[in-house]
Amino acid sequence: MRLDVVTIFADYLAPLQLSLIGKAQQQGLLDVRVHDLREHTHDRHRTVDDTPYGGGAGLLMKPEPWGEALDALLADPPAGAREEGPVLVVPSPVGEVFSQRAAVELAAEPWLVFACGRYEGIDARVVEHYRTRIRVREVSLGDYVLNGGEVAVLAITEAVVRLVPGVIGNAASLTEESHAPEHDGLLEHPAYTKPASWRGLDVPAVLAGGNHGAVERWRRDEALRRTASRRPDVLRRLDPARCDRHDLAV
Ligand SMILES: N#Cc1c(-c2ccc3ccn(Cc4ccc(CN5CCOCC5)cc4)c3c2)n[nH]c1N
Repeated sequence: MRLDVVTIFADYLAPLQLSLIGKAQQQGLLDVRVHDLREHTHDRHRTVDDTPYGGGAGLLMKPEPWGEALDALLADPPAGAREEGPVLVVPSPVGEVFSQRAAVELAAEPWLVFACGRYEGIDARVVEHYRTRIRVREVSLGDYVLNGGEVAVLAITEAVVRLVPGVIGNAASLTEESHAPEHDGLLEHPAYTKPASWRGLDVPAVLAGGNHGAVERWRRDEALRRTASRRPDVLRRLDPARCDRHDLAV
């Protein structure tokens, strides 16, 4: 998988060289390239922003540097890129709320391009223009306001890359975690490790009893209970036939 990130704050993306994602690059599973938007300005001050038409607070990012930066990437597609080009992922407060389903969809792509906005966002014509050429997804991390797209790119990249085959050693764990489609999107059950008793708190006996069927039932019940309590919206999406605990159905 190739990831291109365009930003004015390249240092924000340094964590992509660490840990899981850094290792995936060393293994050749991932090729991450960070590009400075200011390389696509031509004035003395390397200007990327300007005041909004119609007035309003703050500054917007000018379309020209974005057009030059994104055109340069599209002109040099990586080996294995799809005919239809990359998915352009644009973090934005007004985007679709990012989800595990979106992570699974993006993990199936050979090439992602991330546009990290700053200030009050990017001139709307950039997304409008590129929607006519490639697939564009405006994505939000959630209902709170950040100062730019870089933090979102770090989160989205981690959620996507961990799903790429070979990146996570134990692929089985991917199907048992919260929000996994194989897990009906439920929240994960509580998990415990040794010691069996800690500060007067004991691990549920069923988990040490050796009865795998009982363990699986307990884990499913706890996942349903936790989801009903903390994320009733997720439970509502669950097919009633798969909601084994009708006392929890919402
Ligand atoms: N992903 C994600 C995000 C972001 C995010 C993502 C990308 C950028 C690029 C710039 N910013 C700052 C910014 C702040 C406020 C606003 C809204 N104002 C615009 C002018 O009119 C008033 C309203 C826009 C832009 C960004 C924020 N925030 N929250 C998420 N979950």
